[in-house]
Amino acid sequence: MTTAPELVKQAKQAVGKQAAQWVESGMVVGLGTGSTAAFMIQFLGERLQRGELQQVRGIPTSFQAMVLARQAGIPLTTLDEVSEIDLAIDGADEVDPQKNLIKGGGAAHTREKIVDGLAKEFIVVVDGSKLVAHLGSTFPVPVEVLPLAIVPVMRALEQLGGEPEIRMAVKKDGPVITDQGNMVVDVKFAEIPDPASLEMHINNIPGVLENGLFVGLAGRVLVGEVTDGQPQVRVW
Ligand SMILES: O=C(CO)[C@H](O)[C@H](O)COP(=O)(O)O
Repeated sequence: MTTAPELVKQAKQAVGKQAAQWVESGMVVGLGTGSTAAFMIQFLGERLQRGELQQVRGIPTSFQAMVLARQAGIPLTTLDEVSEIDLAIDGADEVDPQKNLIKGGGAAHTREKIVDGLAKEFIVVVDGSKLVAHLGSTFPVPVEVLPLAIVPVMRALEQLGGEPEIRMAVKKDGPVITDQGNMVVDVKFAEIPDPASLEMHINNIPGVLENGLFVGLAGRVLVGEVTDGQPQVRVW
């Protein structure tokens, strides 16, 4: 019998594949982080290997994306070397009706916001479970924090009405450490009536590097769902 996680995987695969189809020869592509973006990287690599695309260069948003891109044979570049990013394709943890996002489930939101935000278009790839009526209803807001400032930052996050919790590693004792060597605090808010204002207030706390609220950045959103055993992708 097909399990729910298997259906989610099929949905992620379907959106990853479709997003990879939208890459054109010559493009500089922001490569997102997470399991859905990983499928896109895999399919993009397959298109390159088949010779369907030429002169595509990727800019990874994390160590994970860099490793996957290398394995897939996607040539990489950096922000220093390009004048623009044509397309960024990345996952999300929540998407609201205004296409505002929470990202950072993979602790990569700082680099993701830089790369996704610089792209001429940022395409979001998600399975249907990520669509929410209000940001913060299923997922806390991830905040990357310089370790030396962790205590005052957590106090300041409480003053903003949040419940901060340091993200702990799973296969390591102690906290998750980001690709930049910092810590991640996940902040639960009872409600987020104004995501743009909260994004700004969190980033104004000294010691905060970046938070996972992505407001007004998303272009098209690809939503994967499995209906009657068939993966479907709708473009929103
Ligand atoms: O923001 C992210 C990483 O920082 C991911 O894009 C987000 O967590 C979604 O991941 P997945 O596609 O595995 O559900």
